[in-house]
Amino acid sequence: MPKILVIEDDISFCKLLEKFLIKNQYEVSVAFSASEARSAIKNESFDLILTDLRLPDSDGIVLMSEIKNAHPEIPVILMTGYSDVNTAVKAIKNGAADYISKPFNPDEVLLVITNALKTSQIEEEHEAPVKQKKSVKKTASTENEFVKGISVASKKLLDHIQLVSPTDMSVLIIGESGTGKEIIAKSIHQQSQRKNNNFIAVDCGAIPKELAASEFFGHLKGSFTGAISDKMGYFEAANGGTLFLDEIGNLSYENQIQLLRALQERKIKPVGSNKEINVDIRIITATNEDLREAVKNGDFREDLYHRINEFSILSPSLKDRDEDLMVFADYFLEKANQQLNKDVIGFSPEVVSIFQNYSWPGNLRELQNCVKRATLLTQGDFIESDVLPIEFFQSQKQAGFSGSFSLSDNEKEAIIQALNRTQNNKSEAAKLLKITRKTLYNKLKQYNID
Ligand SMILES: Nc1ncnc2c1ncn2[C@@H]1O[C@H](COP(=O)(O)OP(=O)(O)OP(=O)(O)O)[C@@H](O)[C@H]1O
Repeated sequence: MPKILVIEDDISFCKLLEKFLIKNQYEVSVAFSASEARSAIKNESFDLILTDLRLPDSDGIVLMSEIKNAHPEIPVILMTGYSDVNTAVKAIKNGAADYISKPFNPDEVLLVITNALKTSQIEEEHEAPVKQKKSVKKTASTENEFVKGISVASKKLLDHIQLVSPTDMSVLIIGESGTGKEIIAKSIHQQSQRKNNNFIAVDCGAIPKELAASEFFGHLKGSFTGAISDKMGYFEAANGGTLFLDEIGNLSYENQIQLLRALQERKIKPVGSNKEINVDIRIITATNEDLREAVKNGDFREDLYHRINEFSILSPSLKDRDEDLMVFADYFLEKANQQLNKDVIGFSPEVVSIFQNYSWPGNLRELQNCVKRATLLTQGDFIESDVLPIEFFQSQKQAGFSGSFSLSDNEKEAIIQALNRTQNNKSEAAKLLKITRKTLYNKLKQYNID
């Protein structure tokens, strides 16, 4: 019977989850804080850990990094609130097996757990003959693989990554959301001399201004209300390795000053402590806004800008790397097949052409999500157009903007497409359009559609 550790400070929710998992044939231990979890992990062995993202005495991501360093073989699943999803996505890149956002339904929990256990079992089987090499990164899955691409923009990107990786220069990665800035940062880390130490990714946009100092530099127990035990900050967690600060432009002015000081002095002082700690980290930052403009407007400190921008790398938008589109689509299909246990072979010519004519405002992230969803829905060997979301069938002018259903020109066309794709099944068409059946009937009347 697989054994699960549930780390969750909401006691009643924790108990409910415990009961549910036991009923579904799992052995369960619970911990209400990070310190309880640490001692449980020391004393017992677990097949899987399910942890809340926000714990009273630690951040779930820092705790997860600790667990992954000591026990890389145990899959860790993060439980997040809806608004934490961005952070959770980042956590996956730091080694979490998966995340699940609350409130979740029971089937979803079971599915995520079964998948994570299955993946770790497959990895173990692959690694079995070379057990002594356990700390070596897994190669059996496509997880975290950096796909190189074949376009001119990709070649330039690769050249820059290769040039800057072995140095200790601070790198600023600039590009639209979803273009792969984080994976570029990770690739730089993996090709650097720091690769055997931690890569810690932090979403600066997700940290409240008042908590930033404690998140970055840690705190001592009792240093402020709510600091119920000592906490290690991101700088210390990344010591010897790389600290990746995403959405750096979102830091408040005060936090920018604190960050600048730490970067200049390479020393940090946890909140409430008098002792300085030396830190040896490489800084990589990312932004999807024009920081030079922010400097001009007085929103971003010029001295900090120069410090983080010893070298800048442009992460190209998907629309500027046409030749890469299907390279990535194939890679995401392979990844989706692995994650979903499917065996879809490829894309129909119609889908390839639809993909090539779409503007991909959400870049590689949107492509990945679209392929994963389509893979799940596909029953045959190839992904066909009927499993693509409605955005792809709206006029190109609309597609890539909001995909807004409320624009009436677009609306009529979208309804007709939806009806065609569902062989006139009104319930299915309404589902596809994400409106109620009643609204659909009203709209059919409004546009005189039979
Ligand atoms: N070169 C690549 N190889 C493989 N996967 C990639 C590559 N580039 C991007 N991806 C995938 O695309 C998705 C988006 O990438 P990522 O999160 O790095 O983008 P981002 O620019 O950091 O986004 P944001 O600005 O919103 O944080 C991720 O799932 C990532 O794994």
